[in-house]
Amino acid sequence: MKIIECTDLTKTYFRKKVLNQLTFSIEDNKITGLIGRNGVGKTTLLKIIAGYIKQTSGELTVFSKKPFNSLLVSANSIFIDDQMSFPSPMQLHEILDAAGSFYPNWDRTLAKRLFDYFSFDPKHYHNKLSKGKTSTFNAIIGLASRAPLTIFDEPTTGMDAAVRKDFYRALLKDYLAQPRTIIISSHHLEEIEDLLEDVLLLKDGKNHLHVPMEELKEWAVGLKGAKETVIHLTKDKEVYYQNQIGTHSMYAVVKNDFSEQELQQAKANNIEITTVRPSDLCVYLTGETKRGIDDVFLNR
Ligand SMILES: Nc1ncnc2c1ncn2[C@@H]1O[C@H](COP(=O)(O)OP(=O)(O)OP(=O)(O)O)[C@@H](O)[C@H]1O
Repeated sequence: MKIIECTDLTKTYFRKKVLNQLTFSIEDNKITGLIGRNGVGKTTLLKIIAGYIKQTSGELTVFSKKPFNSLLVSANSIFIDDQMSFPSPMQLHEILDAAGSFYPNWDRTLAKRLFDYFSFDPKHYHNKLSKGKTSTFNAIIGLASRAPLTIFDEPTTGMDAAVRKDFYRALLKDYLAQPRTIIISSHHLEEIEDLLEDVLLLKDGKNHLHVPMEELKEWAVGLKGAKETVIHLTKDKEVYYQNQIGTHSMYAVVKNDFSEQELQQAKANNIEITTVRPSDLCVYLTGETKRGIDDVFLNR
């Protein structure tokens, strides 16, 4: 069943088009990673899905309803980011109690266990927490809410590596125990690639790619070897990235639509063929140029 259906969604801030006729749908009980460069519109999209803001044009439904001002959507979804604020007089244990009475699927035991595991003081105040602790506390709310649609916008901001790892492990374990629709936006795809089932990659306000993670892992290959040979082998291919190594060698990342014969020919010509990590591929796919930062230093 489709939980989110989005057709030709456009969001304009003043005269700037951030989302531009974006079309995609998300099925229930999947973990989708929302990936894209800084400022591409991830938070904007997630806020529209959560019903916090309205689109400029286009259609978006969540649980078959328009999310803006929808009680059904707000009761069945949660939006976690580092901007979450709570009334300042409330202590952490009071916030957990309040969340427990708001979210119908709230898992009190999970909330308490995570709270203790991450060594929170029940009498502490939310606005006095450090950056990493704030994200951790908000993530606990997101997990324990067990909302049918759980949205994490950059949930690990400020968390140290160990906490990030623990959080993603907790997320996976709880998702397996209680599958639900989860969307995570993150700049650290390498940390979540084993968690995600689908990846939605935004570029220029559009859906650049929306594929299962397994497909993304096979989407491209890297070719490394003599420059002329690499150029020859990739001349009719979709090239996502190329980088000259020294004077005579080159590394190129291209769409993986080579025939077995072409691959054999490449190997026979001493071309090294490698897999491309999804996190690197996403960087190449969303880059402005095929050489990346090297372009800045070209012909100086
Ligand atoms: N309330 C607003 N008013 C005007 N412009 C805004 C507003 N919110 C966001 N923008 C602009 O919209 C664009 C997209 O912002 P958004 O926060 O959605 O991107 P993002 O992909 O989440 O970025 P990041 O990865 O850096 O968090 C940016 O250029 C931003 O400056």
